This record gives sequence, structure tokens and C-alpha cells, in this order.
Amino acid sequence: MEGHPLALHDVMFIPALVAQASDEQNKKWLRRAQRREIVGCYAQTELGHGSNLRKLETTATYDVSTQEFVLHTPQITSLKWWPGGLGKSSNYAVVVANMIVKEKHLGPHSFLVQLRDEITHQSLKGITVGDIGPKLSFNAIDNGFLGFDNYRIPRTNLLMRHSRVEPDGTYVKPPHAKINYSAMVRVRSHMATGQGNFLAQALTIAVRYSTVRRQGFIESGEQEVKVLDYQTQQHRLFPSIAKAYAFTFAGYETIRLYEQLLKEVDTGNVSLMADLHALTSGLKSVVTHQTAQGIEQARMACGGHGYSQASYISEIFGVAVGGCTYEGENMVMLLQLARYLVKSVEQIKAGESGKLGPLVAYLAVKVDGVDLEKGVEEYMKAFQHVSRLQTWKASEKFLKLLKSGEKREVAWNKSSVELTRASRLHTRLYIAETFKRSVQEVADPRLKEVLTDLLHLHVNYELLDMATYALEDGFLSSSQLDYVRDQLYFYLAKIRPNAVSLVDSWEFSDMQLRSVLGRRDGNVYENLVAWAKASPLNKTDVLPSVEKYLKPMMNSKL
Ligand SMILES: CCCCC/C=C\C/C=C\C/C=C\C/C=C\C/C=C/C(=O)SCCNC(=O)CCNC(=O)[C@H](O)C(C)(C)COP(=O)(O)OP(=O)(O)OC[C@H]1O[C@@H](n2cnc3c(N)ncnc32)[C@H](O)[C@@H]1OP(=O)(O)O
Ligand SMILES: Cc1cc2nc3c(=O)[nH]c(=O)nc-3n(C[C@H](O)[C@H](O)[C@H](O)COP(=O)(O)OP(=O)(O)OC[C@H]3O[C@@H](n4cnc5c(N)ncnc54)[C@H](O)[C@@H]3O)c2cc1C
Repeated sequence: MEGHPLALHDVMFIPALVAQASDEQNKKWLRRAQRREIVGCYAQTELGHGSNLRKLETTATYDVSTQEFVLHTPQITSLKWWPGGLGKSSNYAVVVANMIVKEKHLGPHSFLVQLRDEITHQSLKGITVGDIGPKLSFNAIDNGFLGFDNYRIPRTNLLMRHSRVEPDGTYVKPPHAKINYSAMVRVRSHMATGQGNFLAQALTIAVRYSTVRRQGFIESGEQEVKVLDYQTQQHRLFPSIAKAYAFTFAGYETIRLYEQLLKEVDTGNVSLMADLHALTSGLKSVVTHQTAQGIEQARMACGGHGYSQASYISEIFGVAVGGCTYEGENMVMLLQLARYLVKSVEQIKAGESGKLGPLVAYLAVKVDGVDLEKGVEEYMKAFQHVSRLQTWKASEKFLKLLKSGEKREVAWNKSSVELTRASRLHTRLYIAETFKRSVQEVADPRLKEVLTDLLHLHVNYELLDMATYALEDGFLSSSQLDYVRDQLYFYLAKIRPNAVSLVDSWEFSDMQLRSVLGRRDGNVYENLVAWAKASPLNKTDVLPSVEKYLKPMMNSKL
């Protein structure tokens, strides 16, 4: 859970080679990387810039006389900073640097760069590399820094699947300006399943523990109740169980889309790139945020013992919450999706609704009202309505500011909170729709029934959470919201008997969970005592600090 120093080798280094190196280059590098003869990382972020890639400062200047690129770190802010596995483990890196050929700045490009000797593992001359120090979590990964002092690499180390520099310095452009960002899009496509998995781990711990923990009464005179029987506890945990399933289903879809994109790009078709970028930007942001919230609620749902490291939930939280920042800070990525939504609104206004992609076609179709009692399809229409309403409002705000003479960037900034709200609602609609589609496809009727309960819980919880938007223009009445509330409580109670099976079905082993509270056998109390006794502070009865500090204090006459 604390991460693995080679994680980025598999998660980004190899995928970057697969997607960006030419077949010829990969004959040399890929097999070696796959066999782990070389260990790599993905070095893009710098001390001064992570979000705004156009301002990366590391330069790769082409020297036509030697047919080499000269990598250089011009100032302190240009040091690579954060890449996982860079500090101590990797001897190679895919380095993203601003490419300069014949004095022309051609923007961020990826290069394969050797950092350390393959035999001694010592850093090479011209390279400064090290670890950035302890972090909130992920401390088994050596996130690192890296500087170049006019460090030379062959021309052929530019990853040349999509763009090239010929020996004479002629630049061949890629078919899409952002094709070099593919390693990030890949990880973003995988993040919904990855984060769903983190959330699932925390929930497994909290739900199991909530059936062991007995405290208080619902009806007097009986045995104290399992805390999972409290409606508040169910409300804290069950909607997150639904989300963990929903994120996993949505993630399967984005992974499929990414694989399709890779194939299409190889045939020169880059049309899916904008759609997938927008989709994964929003999904990564919403999923990481809601996962962090869900894990934190799971921790609190375990009361005092949730705060102990014996719960292991704090470590899961630390790792998962990193996802709000890495692969694109969430606000920045929500604003990327917002660009796509605003463009879609502009298309509709220009009478070009027919050109809209399937995920945004609903923005052009108005619905007057819904009858929620008819079922999930009506909820989808309600989600579409709130997302459409907010997307139009935010877009109109931006477009009005533009029309009033504001500069584009200023108008954008003044509309940005509203735009991020639109992006979230659009993404939550997507999650609900993929959840619905996935449940409809389940063949086993008993499984389908339980998952359908979860889906109902999800749509009622989500709609209630978006109620402000739905009430704003009178789309939903307060009596409809009362119906949603009743449905929510109905499904909390209905799911209760299946709650343990729903988390057990994720099949985490005790070794994976590393949680005293979440043990499969439920022997929490005995093992908490054993865990506490094993604490380093309990190795001796009297600590050296007693002689050194406590006694002088206690014996002092002052
Ligand atoms: C595979 C398994 C993964 C499992 C993961 C799951 C769980 C984790 C478990 C364990 C993981 C272990 C380790 C992983 C941990 C950490 C790894 C972390 C790695 C990193 O963080 S790597 C660094 C990531 N950095 C970023 O994400 C930077 C964010 N910034 C950007 O991406 C860009 O700067 C920007 C914000 C997109 C803007 O780019 P810019 O070039 O300035 O473009 P704009 O002018 O804003 O836009 C122009 C235009 O281009 C479109 N665009 C931008 N990007 C793309 C893209 N990628 N594809 C397609 N189109 C793109 C943009 O939309 C604009 O289009 P317009 O039509 O609107 O003009
Ligand atoms: C655990 C972890 C692992 C990482 N692994 C890697 C790795 O392997 N390789 C790698 O290259 N990098 C890695 N990173 C770096 C990571 O990708 C960046 O930190 C991330 O992209 C955010 O960039 P930043 O740090 O520049 O944030 P900043 O952009 O400085 O963000 C600071 C604040 O400014 C806001 N902001 C910035 N720009 C805008 C804007 N245009 N509009 C509105 N608000 C804005 C943000 O929303 C945020 O609130 C890792 C980071 C972490 C935490």
C-alpha cells in the first residue's frame, strides 16, 4: 500500500515507451524494460511547474553537428521534482523537456535518458539526482529530483513514434499536438478502477468492523446493537459501497476506450483523443475527490479505533488522496473538461448539435420534468437536466464576459468556479449512466438484484446531493425530493443484510488489508491488544526518558 519503488516503471515508463517510442526504438528498449534489465520512471514535473506543461523549463537543444540533444536545467525551478522511482531506483527515465531545434521552441517532447551506470548504479556525469524526502504517504516510493548540466544524449533518444527530428534538424510534427501526453491519459484512464479499489479496501475494513462493534441501543432492553444497524452508519458507508462499484464500472469503460485510442492512433486516427481527454480529466477529478471523502468517512465510522494505525485506513487515505493531485491537479483537470463542455454549448448555439459526441448530445435536448416513481431512467433525465442547466449557465456567463470585452483568460477565470461545477455534474451523470448500463448487463439474476439495489441507492443519494441545482429552476418539487429521501432510506435498510457480502466480494486478503479492525475472522479486540503490546514503546516497562526527563522534573523543588 505504501507504494513500490518500481511502480512507475510499470505504470508510466513502459507505457510511455509503448505509446511514444517507434517500433525500431522499442526493439532496443522495450524488452529490456519489460525484463527489468533497466528500471525507469516518468520525469515531467519540475520544482516550479507541474500543471502548466507549456512552461516546463528543462531544455533539450538539438546539436546538428553531433546529432545529439543537449539536456539542461537552466535554473533551480527547472529541476525535475516529484517523479516516482526517480530518486534512487531508476537508472533510466522518460524525460519531458522543451525541445529546441534550430532555435525554435517546439514544446514538450519525451526523451529516453540514462541517469545511472547500468553496473555500478552511480549517477552519470552531468546528472544530479536524489530523493525529495518524506511525504504524506507513498513513502516506499522514492519520488525524486533531477538536474542536467548540458547532458548529451543521441538524437535517436527522442521518442519518435509520432514526431521526429531528422539528422539535419528537420522536424516532423505529430498528428495531434498533445499526443506526447499519452502516458498521463493512460494513467487517468486507469484511475477510476484504482481509486475504486482504495475505497473498497477502506469500506471492507469499516463494514466488517461495524458488525463486530456493538454500542448503544435501538430498542431498549435488548443486547447492544451492531453499529452497522444504525441508519447514520449505513448512510455513512453504503453510498460509498455503491460508488466503489460505480467507479470500477466507469473505469472499465475508460480503460477500453484508451486501448481503442491506442489502436486508432497507430492507424493515424486521432479523433478520439479530445473526447477521452475530456472524459478522463473529469472522471479522475470526481472519483479521487469522492474516494478521499468516502475513505475519511469510513475511518470516522470506526470511531476511536479508526484513528489508530491499527485500522490502516489512514494509510489508505494518504495513498488515495495523492490522486487528487497527481496526473493533473483536480481543479486544473475539471477546467480541461469544462473547455470541452463550453465548446459543445457553442456548437449547439451555432446550430451544429448534430456534430456533438454521444456523451454531450444531451446538452442540446431539453426535458420539462420527470416522474421519478417510474424508475432509474427518469433519474438519468434529472441528472442530465442539472448538468445541462449548470453547463449552460456557466458557459453563458463565460461567453457574456467575453462579449463584454473581457480577455478570454480573464473571462475564463471569472467563470471558473461555475465551470468546475458543471464539469462535476457532467461527470456524475456519466458515472451514473455507466453504473446503470453495467448493472443492466449482469446475467446472474440474484447478483443483478443486489447490484440494482446499490444502483437505486446511488441515484437517490446523488440526486439528493445535487438538490440545489434541481430546485433552482423548479425542475424538481419539494415533494419529489421527499420521495427521493424516502427511497434512500428504504435502500439503506434493504442493503443492510447484504452489506458484508458486498464488501467480501472484493476478496481482499487480510495481508492486503493489513487492518486489525478489518480482519476476516472478526477477532478485533484480542488482536488490538496484541497489536498495542507489540508497540515499540512497550518493549520495556520503563523508558529511558523517565531517568532523563521525568525524574529531574518530578524531583525538582521549583
Ligand atoms: C495503469 C495503472 C494506473 C493505476 C493508477 C491507479 C491507482 C494508483 C495506484 C498506484 C499508482 C502508483 C503510482 C502512481 C502514482 C503517481 C503517478 C503520477 C504521475 C504523474 O503525476 S505524471 C505528471 C502528471 N502531470 C499532469 O497531469 C500535468 C497536468 N497538466 C496537463 O496535462 C496540461 O498542462 C494541461 C492542463 C492539459 C494543459 O495542457 P496545454 O498543453 O497547456 O494545453 P491547453 O492550451 O490548456 O489546451 C490546448 C488543447 O489541448 C487539449 N489537450 C490538452 N491535453 C490533452 C490530451 N492529453 N489529449 C488531448 N487533448 C488535450 C485541450 O483540451 C485543448 O483543447 P481545445 O480544443 O480546448 O483547445
Ligand atoms: C504522490 C505524487 C506522485 C507524483 N508522481 C509524479 C511522477 O511520477 N512524475 C511526474 O512527472 N510528476 C509526478 N507528480 C507531480 C504531479 O503530477 C503534480 O504535482 C501535479 O500535476 C500538480 O502540479 P503542481 O504540483 O504544479 O500543482 P500547482 O499547479 O502548483 O497547483 C497549486 C494550486 O494551483 C491551482 N492551479 C494551477 N493551475 C491552475 C489553473 N490553470 N487554473 C486554476 N487553478 C490552477 C491548482 O488547482 C492548485 O490548487 C507526483 C505528485 C504526487 C503528489
